[in-house]
Amino acid sequence: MGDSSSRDRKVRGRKIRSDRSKKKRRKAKKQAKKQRASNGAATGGGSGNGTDPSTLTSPEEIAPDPFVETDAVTAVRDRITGWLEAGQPVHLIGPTGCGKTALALSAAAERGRPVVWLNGDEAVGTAELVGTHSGGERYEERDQFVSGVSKTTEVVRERWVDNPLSVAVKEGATLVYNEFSRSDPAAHNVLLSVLEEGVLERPGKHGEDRTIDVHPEFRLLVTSNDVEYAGVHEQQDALLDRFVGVHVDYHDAETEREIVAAHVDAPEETVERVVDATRTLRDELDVVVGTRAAITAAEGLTVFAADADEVDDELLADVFTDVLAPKLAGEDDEIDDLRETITDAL
Ligand SMILES: Nc1ncnc2c1ncn2[C@@H]1O[C@H](COP(=O)(O)OP(=O)(O)OP(=O)(O)O)[C@@H](O)[C@H]1O
Repeated sequence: MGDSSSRDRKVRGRKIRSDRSKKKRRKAKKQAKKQRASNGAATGGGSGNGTDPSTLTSPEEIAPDPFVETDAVTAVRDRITGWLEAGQPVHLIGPTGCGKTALALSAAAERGRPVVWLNGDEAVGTAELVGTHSGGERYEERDQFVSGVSKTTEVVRERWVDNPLSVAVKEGATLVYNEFSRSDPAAHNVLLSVLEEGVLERPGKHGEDRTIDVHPEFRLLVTSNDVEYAGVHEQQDALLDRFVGVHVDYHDAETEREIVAAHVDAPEETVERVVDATRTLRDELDVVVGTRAAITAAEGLTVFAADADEVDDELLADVFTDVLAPKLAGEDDEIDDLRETITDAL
């Protein structure tokens, strides 16, 4: 393939069709919904000892849209909902971009219970899971014992904020804990008593407030990238022993084609070419080539190619090099090597 940087890449896109802008509006709406749900979870919402509605999301709101349900997808999703129904916490494990989050959100929505979302990372400790005191409310109490003598007492009332795990345990929600293996395992000690004794300990709370009985409808669904899961943090055996594991891989070609077509308004032949190229590169390259890469590549081709017969190997190589380049450190020869490998593979 020639050096495409010298090749002036004409933007040969078709007229932007109105339904694409409809898709874009829907996607923006969905992103905003998801952001609201995860913002609520991240801040732990909670006003006083109550439950901040922004932490809890309705099943309708959390359901992924679009969500393609081929037999293969429905079979995995029903395995997840089945284990949740049986009262078992589920650990969904699979490679980056294979569809874990979409499956987890679909299973959580299917349950019909409120949903709480939490993203795992290094910063997630016990407090981020359970809750914290967030500042105090100061007010003055004034007593007038005798005329002319008054006593003022300043009272500070600690304000407790319930975080995602407390909210989900209290409300009987489905807690979807995404990339949970990125969090420090010590943060997960509180999960042991939740799963075993049905009691949540809230360090920092005192007296009878210290523990909450777990609502019978509470369920826990966690996801991990299989590679990261092995590498980032070793989760305690005692915890993993309480989960059932559902291992997923990339969907079959027909499902991936339907998924790309559900996200991108592109000709059928273009979707086919993109998914075939994605699956070839997935086997050939060291970097991860997930379903998201196929969606992004298809979106690019709706701009760079007027129609399917303009999608040649050179353009495919250009597009996939751009889509996959962010996964490389970025030294020049790395990108050239990537482009060459892609060209040879296609
Ligand atoms: N069944 C499906 N229907 C529609 N879109 C899907 C489906 N499964 C996956 N997708 C889409 O494919 C892309 C990757 O899916 P998802 O984000 O769920 O993967 P993931 O395994 O959670 O990725 P990561 O490991 O990066 O978190 C997303 O754009 C998602 O919307």
